[in-house]
Amino acid sequence: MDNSLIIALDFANKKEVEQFLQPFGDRQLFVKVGMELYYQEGPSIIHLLKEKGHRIFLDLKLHDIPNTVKNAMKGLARLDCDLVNVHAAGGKEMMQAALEGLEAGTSMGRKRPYCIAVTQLTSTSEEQMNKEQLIPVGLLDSVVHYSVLTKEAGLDGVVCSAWEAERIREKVGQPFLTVTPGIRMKEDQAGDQKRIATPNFARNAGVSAIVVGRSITRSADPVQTYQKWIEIWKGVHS
Ligand SMILES: O=c1ccn([C@@H]2O[C@H](COP(=O)(O)O)[C@@H](O)[C@H]2O)c(=O)[nH]1
Repeated sequence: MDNSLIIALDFANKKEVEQFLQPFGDRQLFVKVGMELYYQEGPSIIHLLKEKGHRIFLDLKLHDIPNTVKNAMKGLARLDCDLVNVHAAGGKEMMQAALEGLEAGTSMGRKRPYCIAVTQLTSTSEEQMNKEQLIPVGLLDSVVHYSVLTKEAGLDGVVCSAWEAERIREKVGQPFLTVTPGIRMKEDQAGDQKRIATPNFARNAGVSAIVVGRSITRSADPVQTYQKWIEIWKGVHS
């Protein structure tokens, strides 16, 4: 898991995914399947990506009552992804139920997928959080609070922005994954992301993995762009 660059496959369907992956040939990647793709294609997209040897983060951000999340996770465990997630806002009991479901659905002799919790979406600003969610603390405090709750529930880590990773490590300790979307090169558009950081910043902050979507998937030459990102992320060019 550590030091991975996860490509967000935010595509409308399997055909678009195949078109995107085709130029990568046999290269095995770490990819993320989110709501857009999974709600269209269902489990078959996971089977297809696994057949090609890709590692998979199934980013469905479960958030419901504990019993529902437990049973949903039991089913998702059978897909044998590497990483799944929930929203920490669902609470400790819900997160514990997610783990129970995952363990129940994981075949004998296999390792259950890592399970992490979204703290505050990287598209959320402090102002939005204060005014819309009525959470009257600083954004960093909220993210750290959710991280502690996630650790107490027994999960493996969190989704956060690179800006919060160091503070989370200080507070929660290790091992604890920090998976960070909202990663952009200086010249990239932020789009809907509010808490963005460069891959250099993320590496220096010691995050476990970065998630990169549009900067790679919408570039003119995704393979070349991916290669450039990998080199920067791994510190070949700082
Ligand atoms: O807080 C979060 C949680 C998940 N995401 C997901 O990551 C990618 C980011 O894509 P970009 O195109 O690089 O912005 C996307 O799939 C989100 O659903 C996130 O951005 N923030």
